Amino acid sequence: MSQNKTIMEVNQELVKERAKCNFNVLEVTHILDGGEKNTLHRKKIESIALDEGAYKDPIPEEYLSPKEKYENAVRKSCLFCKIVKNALTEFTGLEHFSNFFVLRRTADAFFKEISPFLLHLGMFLPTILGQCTTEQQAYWLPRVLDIQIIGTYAQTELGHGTFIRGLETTATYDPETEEFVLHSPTLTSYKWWAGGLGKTVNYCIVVAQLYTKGVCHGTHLFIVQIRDEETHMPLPGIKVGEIGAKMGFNTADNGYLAFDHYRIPRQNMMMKNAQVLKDGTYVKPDSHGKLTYGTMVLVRVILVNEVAFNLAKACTIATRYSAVRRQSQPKPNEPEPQILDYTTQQHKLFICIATAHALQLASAWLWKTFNAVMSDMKKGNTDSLPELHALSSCLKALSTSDVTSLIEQCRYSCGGHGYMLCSGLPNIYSFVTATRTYEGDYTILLLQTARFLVKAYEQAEAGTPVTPTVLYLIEFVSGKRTPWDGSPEGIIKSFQEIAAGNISSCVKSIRNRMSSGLSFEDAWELTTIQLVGAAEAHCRAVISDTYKKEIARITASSSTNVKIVMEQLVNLYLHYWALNRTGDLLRYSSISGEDVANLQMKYEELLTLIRPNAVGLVDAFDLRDEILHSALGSYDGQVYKRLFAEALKSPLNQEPVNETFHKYLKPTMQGKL
Ligand SMILES: CCCCCCCCCC/C=C\CCCCCCCCCC(=O)SCCNC(=O)CCNC(=O)[C@H](O)C(C)(C)COP(=O)(O)OP(=O)(O)OC[C@H]1O[C@@H](n2cnc3c(N)ncnc32)[C@H](O)[C@@H]1OP(=O)(O)O
Ligand SMILES: Cc1cc2nc3c(=O)[nH]c(=O)nc-3n(C[C@H](O)[C@H](O)[C@H](O)COP(=O)(O)OP(=O)(O)OC[C@H]3O[C@@H](n4cnc5c(N)ncnc54)[C@H](O)[C@@H]3O)c2cc1C
Repeated sequence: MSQNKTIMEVNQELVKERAKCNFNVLEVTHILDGGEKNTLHRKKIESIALDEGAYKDPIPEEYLSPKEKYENAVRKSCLFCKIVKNALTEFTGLEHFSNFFVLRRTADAFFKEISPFLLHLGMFLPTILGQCTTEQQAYWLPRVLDIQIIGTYAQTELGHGTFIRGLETTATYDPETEEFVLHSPTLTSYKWWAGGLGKTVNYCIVVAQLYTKGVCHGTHLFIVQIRDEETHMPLPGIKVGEIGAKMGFNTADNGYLAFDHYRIPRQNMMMKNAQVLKDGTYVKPDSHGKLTYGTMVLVRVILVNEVAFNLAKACTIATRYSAVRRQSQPKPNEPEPQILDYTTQQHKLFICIATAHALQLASAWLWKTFNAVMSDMKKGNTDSLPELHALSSCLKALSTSDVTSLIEQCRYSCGGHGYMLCSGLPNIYSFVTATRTYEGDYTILLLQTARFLVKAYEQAEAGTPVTPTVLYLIEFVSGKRTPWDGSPEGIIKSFQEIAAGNISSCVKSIRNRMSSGLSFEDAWELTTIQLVGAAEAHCRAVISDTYKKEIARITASSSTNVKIVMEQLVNLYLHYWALNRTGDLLRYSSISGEDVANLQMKYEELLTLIRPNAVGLVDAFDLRDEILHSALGSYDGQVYKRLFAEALKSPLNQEPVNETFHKYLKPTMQGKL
């Protein structure tokens, strides 16, 4: 197991917990990494990046000014890039993107908040891969991979983020010079939010309304140089800066950008799909019209993995702490129990472990689906894109929303110490809560999935084939129902019935509203609360089904105890969400009040069964202390020593008396102020 560089004796509470664990921890680590080979690869990269201690800060980041924090993050980004460059140059196509998950994880040792380079690797590079022609890639990719230029993705504007068709930045083609003229006609058209734009990047991808021969062809993507490569000064016609202090992401220099009739060569339009010829003729993409939204789909897929990883961090911290922390005296004359022994604490934490597994596996499955759809699209077949869009939208929305709540739950479970920055939890939370908004807000994405579900329902009603993730609708419209039996398979079936029932209610509401005279748009709008609920229910059914199937598949050859504990977690996930949705179950399945009581009993039994393996389960995430940044969650469990060591680092503790005593306190106390 990975150890901290600051080696302390392991707390006896954790020694006992690890002795209690009845399964092979390394075997579960291999499962989570997707195989032993991947574990070794990950550990190798972590070793290269971390063993020399280059991630360390001379002064703890939290005590730096905003400017110093940013400068330190840039310094470390360059250092990190240098260290992992070999790993980066192996990366030549999307099929090697898994390397990036490892890099992303390792980068957390360097950045308690976020690297200003995140968008370079997270969006600039993928967009070049996904939206450029082969010739354009040959020009741009080497410069991007070698970090000879640094880029970001500037889509959102001050006035519009969600509604991409409403973006105002224009790119007007001038056939005389074979250039596009970029312009920001209003304040609301200023690009806003792009990570790294404020001070770091010299290039960016700009999303703008394309005009040629006097006709607007909608939003397209352009690669734009915004700063001089030598001096880093903004180029003439460019207004660029940082947007100011935020709830988190404060080392990411999110920026604004405006153009004053700024010219770029024709070749800088990303032309894999649509093209503008030299004479200004617009050549439409011959496939799906939303291909320019491709990077967003990719990043939504990636984000499911991203939040699963962050939840693994949070519950590792909270579970180890809960094994060390003792509180209260429920039985007289007995020692205070570990807080992990309280059933309510197990209720807060074990769902986090199960959810981290569920989302990790759902993300691996979604990644495979994404690659399959991309390979179909290379052959010109875009039939499966709507399902991928619906799936990536709801999985991104639900995973980021669930994980945001669960990370906050981890913080609550650590009491007062969880509120300390040195617990690591506030930084994890402020990072993850943003994922619910960016790359498509929660509500917006669930409504996108709902569009797909309503159409699928109508197809099922009409007897036309539906895509794999909504096959359950066929049984529902034929009136077939499965009696409640409380088995894991039965619970998943009932989640599908809840989803189908909700979709059916939405369709009825829309039809009723339309038959009373409303337009489709108005009927849809009035039904959106139900539509969001339906998309959420569909997504819960998809995650549950995938989680159960993937665990069964992956653990088919595992040792018995690994199989048992993995199944317990799957069952815990299913029971947790069934109990959370008893209203829906009573409405749409044949469950009885007595069945609900049995579900509750079974859930509580599962908590008791998982309890002895709790620390082993979080150890299996194999998160190095450097990545956790937590006084509460380090492998050695020396919580109190580490909390005290962190307190001593406070600048206020560097002098016995602060000057405010003489300036203000003393005069006030002596009535002289
Ligand atoms: C030192 C280095 C250290 C660094 C670490 C190293 C490793 C890094 C590795 C990477 C790791 C992590 C990366 C992740 C972090 C990235 C950080 C990102 C930061 C944030 C970036 C952003 O936020 S960018 C901006 C994102 N913006 C949005 O998402 C906007 C949301 N809005 C929309 O998506 C759309 O506008 C809309 C869907 C809401 C509506 O669009 P529109 O109005 O145009 O469409 P319609 O509603 O009319 O629909 C028409 C039909 O089209 C379908 N549709 C819509 N979208 C899509 C799509 N994307 N694909 C396919 N189809 C689509 C829609 O459903 C309609 O269909 P029909 O119903 O059939 O008509
Ligand atoms: C930390 C962070 C980093 C970011 N990085 C980038 C970046 O690098 N590049 C970039 O281009 N952008 C970036 N963004 C912007 C981000 O993509 C947008 O903020 C996001 O897409 C939401 O859009 P919005 O801010 O316009 O919200 P709005 O669309 O204004 O949403 C506000 C509220 O209105 C609701 N709403 C809006 N439309 C509808 C509707 N049709 N039906 C029902 N409800 C609706 C939403 O659900 C939400 O509750 C970043 C944002 C953050 C927070």
